Amino acid sequence: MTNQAPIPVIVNGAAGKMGREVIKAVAQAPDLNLVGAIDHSLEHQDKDAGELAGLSEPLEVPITNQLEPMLGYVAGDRQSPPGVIVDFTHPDSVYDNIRSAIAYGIRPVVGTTGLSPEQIQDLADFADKASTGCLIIPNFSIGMVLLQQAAIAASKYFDHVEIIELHHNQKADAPSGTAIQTAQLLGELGKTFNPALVEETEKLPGARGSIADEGIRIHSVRLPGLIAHQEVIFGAAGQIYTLRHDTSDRACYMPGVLLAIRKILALKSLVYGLEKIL
Ligand SMILES: NC(=O)C1=CN([C@@H]2O[C@H](COP(=O)(O)OP(=O)(O)OC[C@H]3O[C@@H](n4cnc5c(N)ncnc54)[C@H](OP(=O)(O)O)[C@@H]3O)[C@@H](O)[C@H]2O)C=CC1
Ligand SMILES: O=C(O)C1=N[C@H](C(=O)O)C[C@H](O)C1
Repeated sequence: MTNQAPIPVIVNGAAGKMGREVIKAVAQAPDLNLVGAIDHSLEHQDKDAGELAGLSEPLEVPITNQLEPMLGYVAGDRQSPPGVIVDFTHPDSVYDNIRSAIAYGIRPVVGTTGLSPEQIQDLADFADKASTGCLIIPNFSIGMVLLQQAAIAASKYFDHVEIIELHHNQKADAPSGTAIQTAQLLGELGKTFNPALVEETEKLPGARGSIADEGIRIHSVRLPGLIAHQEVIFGAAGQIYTLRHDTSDRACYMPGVLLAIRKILALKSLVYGLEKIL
């Protein structure tokens, strides 16, 4: 551990399922300092972030819905390292949140999914121009990175693959950001999957899922009782090879989130995917 001042961290989406988990993780990290907690919901204004997250002691950080004043306040502190904002909000707000943060020189660590490829490209250009690090991480769990690496290895030998992602039924976006990224990683290998053997007819629209990169199909399940799960199923004559990842607690994302907060200060551009900073 060095004597450097702790990294100032703002959490956006502070009252959400992931936001509360991040507040607890940041509060327990000696090299990080929770300086702001933002949530758009009026219900939580001025509550203590620590108490809302379930900590026994208050953190003396009140929840606010004022993003820009908070960014300005943290950007103005010249005594500390540059600030980082962790975003677990909603697909509708995340693009604007990231643009605002970069404009203030605050580094965004983004877990929120649902950004379009065009939005990500635009943000990459913006971060480049500002020479500011920005991390967009569709999945912060190490298990998912390992699953994706195993899928990349398997796809050398299998030409047929489909993805099933299963999530809790409060999820706003489908398919999941992780499933889209998994299909992208396989799609980058330079082969087309799932050559059609017959002409298929969907008797109910959507029955065969959505087609992502290079013919890879993604199926989305939403049910209460689920958290976040993904299967990548490879098929070949006489065999099925299934990779599956299950989360049982959102704590599984926290080592990845903390790593991203620590690594982002050295970045000068947008980086997409946890595997790039491990
Ligand atoms: N990258 C990763 O590893 C992971 C990513 N995620 C992603 O993170 C995001 C959040 O997930 P989760 O915490 O489960 O969701 P929650 O709905 O529990 O939390 C989202 C928070 O953001 C707030 N919010 C909703 N809409 C807006 C808006 N338009 N502007 C600002 N804030 C808003 C919500 O407030 P209110 O409820 O009052 O509307 C809530 O406090 C999702 O996109 C999800 O896919 C989730 C888990 C892991
Ligand atoms: O909404 C969630 O819960 C999750 N969202 C991310 C996604 O869309 O991939 C990551 C993980 O699957 C949990």
